[in-house]
Amino acid sequence: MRLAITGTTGRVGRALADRLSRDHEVIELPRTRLDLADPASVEQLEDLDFDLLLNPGGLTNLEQCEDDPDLAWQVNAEAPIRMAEICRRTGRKILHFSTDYVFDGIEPGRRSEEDPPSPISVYGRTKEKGERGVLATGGTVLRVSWVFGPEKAAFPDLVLARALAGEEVSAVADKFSLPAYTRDLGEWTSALITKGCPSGLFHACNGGPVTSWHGIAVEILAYLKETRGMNLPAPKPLLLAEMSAFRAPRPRHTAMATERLESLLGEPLRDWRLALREHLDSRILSR
Ligand SMILES: NC(=O)C1=CN([C@@H]2O[C@H](COP(=O)(O)OP(=O)(O)OC[C@H]3O[C@@H](n4cnc5c(N)ncnc54)[C@H](OP(=O)(O)O)[C@@H]3O)[C@@H](O)[C@H]2O)C=CC1
Ligand SMILES: Cc1cn([C@H]2C[C@H](O)[C@@H](COP(=O)(O)OP(=O)(O)O[C@H]3O[C@@H](C)C(=O)[C@@H](O)[C@H]3O)O2)c(=O)[nH]c1=O
Repeated sequence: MRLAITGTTGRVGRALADRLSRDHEVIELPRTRLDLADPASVEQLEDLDFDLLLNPGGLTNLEQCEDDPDLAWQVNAEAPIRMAEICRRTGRKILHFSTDYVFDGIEPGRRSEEDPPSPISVYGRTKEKGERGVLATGGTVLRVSWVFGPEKAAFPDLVLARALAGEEVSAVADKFSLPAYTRDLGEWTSALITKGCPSGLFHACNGGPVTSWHGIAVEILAYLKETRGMNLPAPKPLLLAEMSAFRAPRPRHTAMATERLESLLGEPLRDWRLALREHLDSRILSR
């Protein structure tokens, strides 16, 4: 199959291009080849030869989205809608990536694909608009959350670096979700494509217990104790309200239920703690 992938300089796009190029022909579409903020650039897709377009590209910095809502709207909402319409018109498929931040996060527990989105930030609202447009054309949407992997540093890498440098580790303890490991996401996406990339919405994050950023930090320190004998002080719990750098509102409870994807793939999505340990092993070995 010929796959076109946006956002290949990003965490998810890079992971998808690396994994999917093992079985498919991949056309990488970084910003320099396709500018999601420019409708004319997006229209060029009409003449590109591909079977399936994957769109992990997006404006992912929540504060930047609040500061420049027009840009966020263009990149996260208008561009995917335009791409989905091009795909429908020309008989190609689209697989778009969205977020757990489409939920308001008020109720504890896991959100299913049937739960209505109710975003509380510019980022969430623009992503929600984009996914709705893609779904309306018969496209596929994968909602992911708290993504980490070797392609680009994320929150777990920040914790690891601080711990190894002997610095105090602190993390938000009153905000809950489930992480998604890019290597697993690559496998799930590959399997989804093999199954014909069925239309509709799928939640895609690792399994295991719902956690907080603090819970992830605790797991990383436990790993360092077990594997390296490091006895570090317990991470300091923070409140979301204390994060002065977080100017955009962030939803508190957005863990996603993944039964729909699991039943399509025919297997459970592995526990995030196993995925995190695999990631930490590879980070430590590469230091
Ligand atoms: N990271 C996470 O924890 C989560 C991510 N998601 C969603 O998953 C998707 C992938 O996220 P992730 O890979 O982590 O994000 P990154 O921020 O790592 O990557 C975003 C990608 O989008 C590209 N991009 C941004 N603006 C434009 C533009 N105007 N034109 C073309 N390309 C552009 C970036 O290019 P450049 O390098 O040039 O800026 C980059 O390649 C996103 O849609 C995001 O909403 C959902 C939940 C959690
Ligand atoms: C959690 C946390 C983050 N940070 C820093 C790390 C990082 O530079 C910045 C923002 O953190 P995060 O990116 O992890 O948090 P956030 O911007 O909320 O991440 C989100 O990204 C978007 C794309 C999504 O869709 C969400 O699912 C989520 O993964 O804050 C801390 O300093 N301490 C902390 O306890």
